Amino acid sequence: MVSSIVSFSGSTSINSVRLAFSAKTKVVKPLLSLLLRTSPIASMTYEKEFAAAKKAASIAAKLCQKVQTALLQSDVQSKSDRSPVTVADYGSQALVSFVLERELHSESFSVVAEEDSEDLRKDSGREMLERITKLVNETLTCDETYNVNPLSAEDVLKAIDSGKSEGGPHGQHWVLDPIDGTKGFVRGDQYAIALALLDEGKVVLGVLACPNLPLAPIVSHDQHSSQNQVGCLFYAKVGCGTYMQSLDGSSPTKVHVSAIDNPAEASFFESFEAAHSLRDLSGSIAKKLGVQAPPVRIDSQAKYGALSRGDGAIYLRFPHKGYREKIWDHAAGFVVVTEAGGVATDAAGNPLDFSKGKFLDLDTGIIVTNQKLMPLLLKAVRDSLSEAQSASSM
Ligand SMILES: Nc1ncnc2c1ncn2[C@@H]1O[C@H](COP(=O)(O)O)[C@@H](O)[C@H]1OP(=O)(O)O
Ligand SMILES: [Mg+2]
Ligand SMILES: [Mg+2]
Ligand SMILES: [Mg+2]
Repeated sequence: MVSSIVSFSGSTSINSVRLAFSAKTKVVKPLLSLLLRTSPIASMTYEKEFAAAKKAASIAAKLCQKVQTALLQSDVQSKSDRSPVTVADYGSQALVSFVLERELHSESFSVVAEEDSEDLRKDSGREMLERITKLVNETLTCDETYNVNPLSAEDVLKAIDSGKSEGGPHGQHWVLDPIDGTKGFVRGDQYAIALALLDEGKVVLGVLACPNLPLAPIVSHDQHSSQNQVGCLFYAKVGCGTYMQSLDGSSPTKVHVSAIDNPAEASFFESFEAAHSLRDLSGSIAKKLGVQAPPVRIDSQAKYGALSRGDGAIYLRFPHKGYREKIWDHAAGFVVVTEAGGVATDAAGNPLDFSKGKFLDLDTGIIVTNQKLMPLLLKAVRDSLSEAQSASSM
């Protein structure tokens, strides 16, 4: 009995399991509550969802690569035009939703995503919508996976708006950042397509497509290394570890975070953009830990990917006061790094909670490292924060 429940639940949500049982007798109810209490998520396989997520992120990455290549080849004047990145953001979101819907044969599924179609529905958005629709159709045609009639502008708007969900603690929700690190995208640097699945408030799988990340480890601040092949796909599912493969489809390698336990040998990642993180604070934490190497500054959740394969040992993220972190900026990276043996918490050491809707409620910032370094890191963070607080109150 129990095993048939478990296998049935493999591709469905806990809510569906609850529903399936709601009409059953009193004898079944205690069994159901026992089943739900004993780690329901552990019994899920999410195979279809995992395959769909990898496919969706890989196809969206093709669209983004195409736009970025054209952007970098364009003249100086058109480089100051923000519209290419906007086109790629919307196009990537539309493609991910389209692929998930096709692969999961689901008319209605919940996506919490960064973009929405409001501006595109205005008269002023018409030209951009045409560009996006063309780009989405070209990408689908080149990919040859789907033999479909070209999508209309209305289909594209509908696909973008699949991402209007608010998330929360119940049921399944996809979490999508169609281009994470737009500043890096525009500069020709790092960015990621980040897709994760929440089930009952927990991140159960995540995929990070990082089209510009070298397959070989990033050393120090060399995020380009021209000899290296670039384009990584990281993916992780709860209880199954983290894998990386080339976006071109090489065979996957299981990855692990760095095993370093001496902080003096560690290097740390932070945002490339100074406006995204308090560098003085990270500098003070690194100093307390005795970290010798300079920070490795790269954009986007590519930092989580790089950390998951041991390129560096610590990621520090302390946004400026008032900035609220969104779940799509961390959900995929979180599962990629934790399944690779890492730990990600807020600055007080609390686990990240993805069940509160589209924002992450945090104490101050996000810190990520391996299990051995975390206690030392937490102490350095605590000390640096209280020093910063007393300095500001003087
Ligand atoms: N003022 C800000 N502070 C921190 N993060 C920001 C800020 N503005 C945008 N972001 C988001 O932070 C992430 C980039 O972080 P990083 O600094 O690690 O590259 C992106 O998700 C970016 O959004 P977007 O997805 O629109 O690029
Ligand atoms: Mg983002
Ligand atoms: Mg984004
Ligand atoms: Mg944005």
